[in-house]
Amino acid sequence: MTTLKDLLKQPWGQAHATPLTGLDTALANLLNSKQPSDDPRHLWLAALTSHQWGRGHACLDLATLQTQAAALLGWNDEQTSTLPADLHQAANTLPWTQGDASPLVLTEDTQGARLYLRRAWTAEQNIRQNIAQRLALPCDVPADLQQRLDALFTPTNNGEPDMQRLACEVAAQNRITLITGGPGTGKTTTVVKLLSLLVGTSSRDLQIHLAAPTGKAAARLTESISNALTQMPADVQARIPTQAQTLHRLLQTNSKATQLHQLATDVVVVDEASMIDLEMMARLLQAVPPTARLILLGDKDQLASVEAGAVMSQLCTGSLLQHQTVTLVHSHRFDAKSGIGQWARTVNADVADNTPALKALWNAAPDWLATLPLQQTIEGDAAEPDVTRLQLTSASDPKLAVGLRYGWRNWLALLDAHRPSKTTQTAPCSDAQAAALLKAFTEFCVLCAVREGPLGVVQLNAHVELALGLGQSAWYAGRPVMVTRNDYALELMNGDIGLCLPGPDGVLRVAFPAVDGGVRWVMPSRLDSVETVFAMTVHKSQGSEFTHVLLVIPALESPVLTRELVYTGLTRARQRLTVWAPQLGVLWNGCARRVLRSGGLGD
Ligand SMILES: Nc1ncnc2c1ncn2[C@@H]1O[C@H](COP(=O)(O)OP(=O)(O)OP(=O)(O)O)[C@@H](O)[C@H]1O
Repeated sequence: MTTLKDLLKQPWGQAHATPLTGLDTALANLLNSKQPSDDPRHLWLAALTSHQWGRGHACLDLATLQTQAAALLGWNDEQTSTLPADLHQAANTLPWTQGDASPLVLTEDTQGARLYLRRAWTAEQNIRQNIAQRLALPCDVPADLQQRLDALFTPTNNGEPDMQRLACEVAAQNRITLITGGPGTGKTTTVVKLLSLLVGTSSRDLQIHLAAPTGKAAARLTESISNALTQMPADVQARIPTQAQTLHRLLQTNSKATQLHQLATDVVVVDEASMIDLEMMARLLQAVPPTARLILLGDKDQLASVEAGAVMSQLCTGSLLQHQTVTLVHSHRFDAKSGIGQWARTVNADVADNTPALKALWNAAPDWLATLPLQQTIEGDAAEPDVTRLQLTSASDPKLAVGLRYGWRNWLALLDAHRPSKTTQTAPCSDAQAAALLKAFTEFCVLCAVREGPLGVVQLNAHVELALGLGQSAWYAGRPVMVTRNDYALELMNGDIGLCLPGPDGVLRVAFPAVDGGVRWVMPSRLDSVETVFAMTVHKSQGSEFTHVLLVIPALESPVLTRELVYTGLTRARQRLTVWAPQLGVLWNGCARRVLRSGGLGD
């Protein structure tokens, strides 16, 4: 058996000079201790498969490992140089992929070879089989489908096909449908029309479930379904629920039962499907009976789940659901001339180099896009951008209308009454006042690409507290907090945002938006995993929208800064976008970098 001493003599001994975690190397060593190998490349392959799983990949893509190892692993050249030569070839002799219960699974098809942890491979297989089973089952399609669609959709007068109508038609004809589109392309509007069509053709009341991966996204789905339903006749409204729940709750992933229960349902609609990871998707498909309709709504161009598997984008581009995927492209929120829409399109454009077009947009810097270019922000070292620029209070020059006090002006005005001062008593906050404060808080948000560093979330949060004169104690009136871990007892989900305020009894509590539009008060002492959230990462902002977004791009290159991240960040803005990029080159390089996610669902 290869001992640690032997290993250190071999290339495997260099693993410590790479970003491999202790878990990755421990897994490789464990496999080796159970079934020894005398080829150190086997240890590397096992550790790299674990490493990729931890980075959100379903598997280790061996073809890409051979041609683009650095990009695939997210390593620099020095780290990549520690990898032994011909690593991919050693996969064929791996001792840990043999048999039905092997810890690793090796697959090979026209796209090349892939190495999986068994749990990832099982989830992917379950997804494939479940989808195939759904597609094989006939679906009840109303005989008068076209007439019903005619009644719901007015013909377009530009001669172009109505993709919303097509999405509705496809979803009416299939047991699983993917509807993808950017912000405001009418995904919710389309799904409400579909639900009205389905309830209109059913002789009995349909069981309809609405869900989203996070509490925030579920609350937004509830709101947008309620709004879209107001356009429908009263009898249809009465038969369609508006209350969405989190996927965890729908699937009861927190329950102690080991056997996954199947839902009693006819139609399940899941929004923000790009945030669903591989194992959650497998569970969802298992829980929705094959006889029910499953409709997944999302934006395939957004960042994928931080957990493994870019499931939505792979399913949208692969052949598995090719005929069940409809892409909505026309935004009804941003017209063709809208700056945010133009930026979103240009960032996503399928061209070899989108930099010239982005630079042209940046230089034109219309009103909607306030830019803070290098010469205006930096005094001295570019790695230490001057964050005090953000304290600007007024909008005399629209290009500089990014001050924190300006962005949060309505929220600060409302908050004033509830903050203690030398002359006034702190006024307690009613539920309605707390709800208004929570709403006003989302008029502005600082989104960062990274957590650490001079322009990361941690430093910007500290800076904002200082700039707004808040934060003298751990808990203060006005402290916005984000939940960082699901808390099933309190029914708070990772990503939920609350505000610390004097509650109706005057005692400091945290108000969270309740699903019925009101608020829920929670004692600060009961909140274990929360962090201040004036600034948040783009990853955490998924499923939220803000009137005005300040998107902060770091001054130094970072592999996490990708096209998907910039797209997700800028499309969180409803009306106004400010991009602060002290080094424009870092922004252009980020927009050129694609997230590489390996997996077998995109074939
Ligand atoms: N075909 C249409 N014609 C005119 N307006 C539309 C059309 N479809 C949607 N809208 C309007 O555009 C806005 C956005 O629609 P909707 O909320 O359905 O989009 P979405 O894709 O679900 O957006 P989100 O990004 O919030 O998920 C709504 O105000 C809606 O009424």
